[in-house]
Amino acid sequence: MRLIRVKDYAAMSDEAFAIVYERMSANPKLTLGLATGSTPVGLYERLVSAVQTGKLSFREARSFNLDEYVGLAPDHPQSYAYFMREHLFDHIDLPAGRWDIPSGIAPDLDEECARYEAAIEAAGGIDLQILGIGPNGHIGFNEPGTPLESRTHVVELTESTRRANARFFERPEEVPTHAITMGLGTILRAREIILLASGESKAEAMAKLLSLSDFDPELPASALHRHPEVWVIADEAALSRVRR
Ligand SMILES: N[C@@H]1[C@@H](O)[C@H](O)[C@@H](COP(=O)(O)O)O[C@@H]1O
Repeated sequence: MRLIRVKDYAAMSDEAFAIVYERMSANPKLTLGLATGSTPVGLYERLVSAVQTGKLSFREARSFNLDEYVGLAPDHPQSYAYFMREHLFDHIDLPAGRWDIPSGIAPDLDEECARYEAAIEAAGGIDLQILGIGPNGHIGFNEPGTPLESRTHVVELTESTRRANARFFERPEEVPTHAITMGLGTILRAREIILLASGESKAEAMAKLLSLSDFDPELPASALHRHPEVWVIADEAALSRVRR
C-alpha cells in the first residue's frame, strides 16, 4: 500500500486524476471500477473537463460501479445510477452499454448479483478500481464483518452507514435499508486500486487502516493490505489521527 499524502480535497482529486489519466492514455480500453459519494466528485470533474477539451476519450473504455441501493430505480435522484449520470456519464463519451451498475430493482436480486459478477468477468476484470471509504471503514457497501472472499451480494446497511449517507436524502428514514455491493473479493480482483479519503470524518477509519498491516474484518478497507497495487491518496484532515 503506497500512501500519497496531500494537502486538501483539490490536491487529492488532482493526484487521482493524474493516475487515471495516465492509465487511460496508456490503455484506452481500460476497465474502470467507479465509486459514488462526495469523495470522487472532484476526480469526475477533472475527467469531464479532460474529455471536453479533447485530452481524453472514454469511447473504448468500460466501467463497473461498486454498488447501488436496493429499491431505488435508476431515475431516482438518490440512486447511484442517477449520481453517475449526473457527475460523469452524461458529460463524457463513454457509450451507453459500456457502463454497468447493479440494478437495485431487479426482481431477483441474487440473480442480479450473479449477472454482475459474470459481466465483470466477461469484460476481462477491472483494471483500475476507485474507492472511497465510509466512516466505519466500509468500501463499496461492505460493512464490518464482511468475509474477504465475498463477491457481489445484497447487504443490510448498518445504522452508522445509513446515518452517514442520510445527508443525500430529504429525510433520514428514506435511506434504503439494503444495497447490492461488489464484495471484498470482487474488489481485490481489480488489478490496481486507488483509495481516496478526504476530511476529518474519515480520520478514525484512516488511522485504523494505517495502523493495521493485514486484513481485520472489523475494518473492511483493511482488505486492501492483501492487494499488491494499492494507492491511498489522503488529505491532511483524513490523516489527522494517524500516529507517525
Ligand atoms: N457506498 C458508498 C461508498 O462507496 C462511499 O465510499 C462512502 C463514502 O461516501 P463519501 O465519499 O460521500 O464520504 O459512501 C457510500 O457508503
